[in-house]
Amino acid sequence: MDYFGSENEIFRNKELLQVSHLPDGDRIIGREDELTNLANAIKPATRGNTPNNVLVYGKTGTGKSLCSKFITNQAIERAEGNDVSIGVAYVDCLQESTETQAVQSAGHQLNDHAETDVSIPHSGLSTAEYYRRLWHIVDTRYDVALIILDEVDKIEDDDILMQLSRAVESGKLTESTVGVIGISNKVRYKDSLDERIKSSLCEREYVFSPYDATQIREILRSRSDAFHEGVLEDGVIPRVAALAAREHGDARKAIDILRFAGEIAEENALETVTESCVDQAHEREETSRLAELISKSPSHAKLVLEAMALLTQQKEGDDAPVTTNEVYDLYKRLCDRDGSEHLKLRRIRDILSELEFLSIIDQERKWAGKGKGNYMENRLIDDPEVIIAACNESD
Ligand SMILES: Nc1ncnc2c1ncn2[C@@H]1O[C@H](COP(=O)(O)OP(=O)(O)OP(=O)(O)O)[C@@H](O)[C@H]1O
Repeated sequence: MDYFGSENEIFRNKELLQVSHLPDGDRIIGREDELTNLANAIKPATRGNTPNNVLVYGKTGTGKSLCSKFITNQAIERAEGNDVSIGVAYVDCLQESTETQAVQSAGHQLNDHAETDVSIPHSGLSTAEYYRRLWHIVDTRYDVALIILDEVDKIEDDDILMQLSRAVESGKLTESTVGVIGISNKVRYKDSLDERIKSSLCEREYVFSPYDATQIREILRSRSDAFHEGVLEDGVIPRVAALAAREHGDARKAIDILRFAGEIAEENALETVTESCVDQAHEREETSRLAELISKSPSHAKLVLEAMALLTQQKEGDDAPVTTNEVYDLYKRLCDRDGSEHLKLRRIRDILSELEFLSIIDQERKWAGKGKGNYMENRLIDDPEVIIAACNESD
């Protein structure tokens, strides 16, 4: 028995379908204007001058991270021709959400590329010391540092934005300069910022609009060499594009569905990827996306969701509404089942509105009639089975 199975008949280069894969410039579809704008904003850096700080907005999967990484890489190359050295650090603020973690990460990356004898340990230094080392590395090794702060709204302390955007002004950097590219999914993010940070961070702002189905199809086609020739059936790419364009044009979702469809064909030892693989892949993508969201939720939020899914299943139709009181009663029984203390009704209301914010449920306030006041109807957006599977997967 050969436990490795037969050679891969479906994928030729699956790497092309990983979200982390950075495609070449000619494989970036429909973002010429956005790339030109970003290039203009950071162009001064290629001559060793201070670039404009930029804030990039747009829904998930609209190419914000991709374009920011691509254009900063291109800036490095262009600067080399001018004998200017640019260092780029990419900080994912969802992972590095404290000021110290973010500064540590930026310092570590810039240090790595420059091979200095400064050490940037993962932990153990004060925030001020991490800053000191970061400024030292930038000042001694680079002409310009470009720092990309992805999901910048997740950063817990705005102070880093102030420090980075005013490093030259405040005299922290004397030889070199720095530019920041902040990326956010939240269009209202800027409103939450302190006025001083706003004026220095948001020198240029760009909004990335969602892709339409044609652009998603093109993005997928440009990666179809991830598969062996003739393996993708004709209807597969249009079907994936239609599914991804249905909510909003999310390229990440489209690429994930295409990868899952290939995996499903592989698992079933099929010779081709079919439209039915795509439908199964769509479900798998929803489960994995929800599982990721749910896994980041506290355990009581999971029980509330499980209660909602079970109640929805008991009612007719997959999108039947359930009242908050119904959810609360079943939630308490699930707590008893798990031997945990239940939270008060008020907290459950808060959890339900958080779930609405995350687009896992919809809520609608209803009028119960004179003397009875209002009540809330809650509806799952996804299939209850998918929710239950996601709750189990995230345990
Ligand atoms: N125009 C494009 N051409 C080719 N591939 C693209 C394009 N836009 C996005 N992609 C691919 O889609 C995936 C998601 O893109 P990206 O991470 O840049 O989106 P994002 O807007 O930063 O989303 P998020 O806010 O969720 O981080 C990546 O794999 C990326 O390579």
